[in-house]
Amino acid sequence: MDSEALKKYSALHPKPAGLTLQYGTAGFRTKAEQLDHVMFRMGLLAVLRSKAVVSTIGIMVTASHNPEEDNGVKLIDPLGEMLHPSWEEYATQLANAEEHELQQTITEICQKAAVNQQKDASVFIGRDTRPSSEKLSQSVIDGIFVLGGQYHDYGLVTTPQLHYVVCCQNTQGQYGKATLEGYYEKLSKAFTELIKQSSSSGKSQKHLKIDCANGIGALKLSEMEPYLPKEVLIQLYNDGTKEKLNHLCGADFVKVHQKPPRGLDMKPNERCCSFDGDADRIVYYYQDATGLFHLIDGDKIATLISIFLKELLVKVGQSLKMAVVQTAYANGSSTRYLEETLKVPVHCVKTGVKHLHHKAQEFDVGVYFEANGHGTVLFSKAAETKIRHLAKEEKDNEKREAAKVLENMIDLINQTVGDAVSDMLVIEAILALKGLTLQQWDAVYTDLPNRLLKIQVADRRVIDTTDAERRAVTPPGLQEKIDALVKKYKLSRAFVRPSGTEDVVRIYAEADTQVRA
Ligand SMILES: CC(=O)N[C@H]1[C@@H](OP(=O)(O)O)O[C@H](CO)[C@@H](O)[C@@H]1O
Ligand SMILES: [Mg+2]
Repeated sequence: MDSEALKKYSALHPKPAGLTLQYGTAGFRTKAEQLDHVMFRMGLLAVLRSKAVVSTIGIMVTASHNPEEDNGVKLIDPLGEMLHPSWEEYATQLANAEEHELQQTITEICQKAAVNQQKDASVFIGRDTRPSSEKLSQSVIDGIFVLGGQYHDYGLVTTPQLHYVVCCQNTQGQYGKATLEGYYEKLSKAFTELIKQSSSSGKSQKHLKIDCANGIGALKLSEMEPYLPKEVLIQLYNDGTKEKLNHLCGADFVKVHQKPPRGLDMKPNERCCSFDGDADRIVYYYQDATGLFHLIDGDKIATLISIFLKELLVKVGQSLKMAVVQTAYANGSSTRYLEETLKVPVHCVKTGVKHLHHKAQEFDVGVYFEANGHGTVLFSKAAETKIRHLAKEEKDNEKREAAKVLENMIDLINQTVGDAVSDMLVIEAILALKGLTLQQWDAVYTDLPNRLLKIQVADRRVIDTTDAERRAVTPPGLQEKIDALVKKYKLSRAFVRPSGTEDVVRIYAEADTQVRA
């Protein structure tokens, strides 16, 4: 480590006095103007992480669905997963070290994490369309450069695209080519193969209106369009040319407010969906003939995918273990439908994609979604090998065809992380193959009326939870009071937990009617 260079460069990215930040559920996230030093230091950390695991590490500059003035950064581990929890603490230490402590902090991290500083380092960088992102990603590059790391700047990409290329790079191309072209080719090939088998339904069924949240999704979908079959008729709205990122639009806005985004003119029964600002979340929706808005959220997406995969797994006749992973925010009706009607085991884990991803890895086929629309499907290596073998060798026609569909699903789904583009193509393929309308999909079960609110308190950490955040253990007496209220209503459920991304406490309740919720 060249201490003079480190001093010189870190002085170019000074830490504002008194500012402490934490690597939270989704990395660092705050006002963009407070993040320059964090970016530089995450460049440093990415180099250390790369040396520690002797692989390429990803670093994404984005604040997802948060306001345009915000920004953030998260690190991506070798197989495209979120940064390992044991390193979140190092990230926090490095971000908060005073300038004169920086070198010492690096040395300490290297000792604690057994980083061999002689190893080479390689980092892939990506960023979203925020006005602040380009300059901030330059600060990341300064950090990488100072510690002698190699880097490749992918520039403007969706978060899931960066996860994808990192995984491709570290699997020597087994997961695909580590380029955007490779991503477009892999997904569109699988999608084209899938919809070949669908009987052509009416033209109106093919139209899909997409609210791109004025973010990166618009750019990348336009880039992808030439790769997609002609039958796909997508219309992009909120493409970022006129309005502000995430302002009154995008997946988070639609989910939280349960209403259509601004800037998308919706006719009765038209199929519409919204991405979030970095295109890792998606929700669908429509307006019925009476003008009523219907949201089809992550729970319904998980259900549709589970119905489809379960049918195929039954057809191929292999004993592959499938499960769905949800959080406490999953609508009770979805859990009941999955367990009682579809007979698929459901597991509830703590909020945050890393928890869902981790749990889903335990199964041959692990479907996970947060209610807000972030999710994907993981296939175990063994399941994938079996399916690919059957797709090639199986003599029984029906079994072989089912295996082929599964094989294409494996290729279409971005298994590294939830991906709005990939999820959208998965959903469009399933609707086409099953000949389902959005309304039929919506009718699979009826959501229990619910309410999700947030409230600011003096110190949200006084609330501690257990049972996948569904029960409060502190402060004393709180849970008993919730229980007493919940007992009064039918099909009711309620919980409180401190947010991991905002200084608020979230309150969720559902019951048989909206008023009771
Ligand atoms: C209720 C809710 O939507 N919570 C979100 C939110 O987490 P909180 O810990 O609730 O602030 O942000 C996370 C990161 O984007 C996301 O994974 C999660 O689903
Ligand atoms: Mg996002």
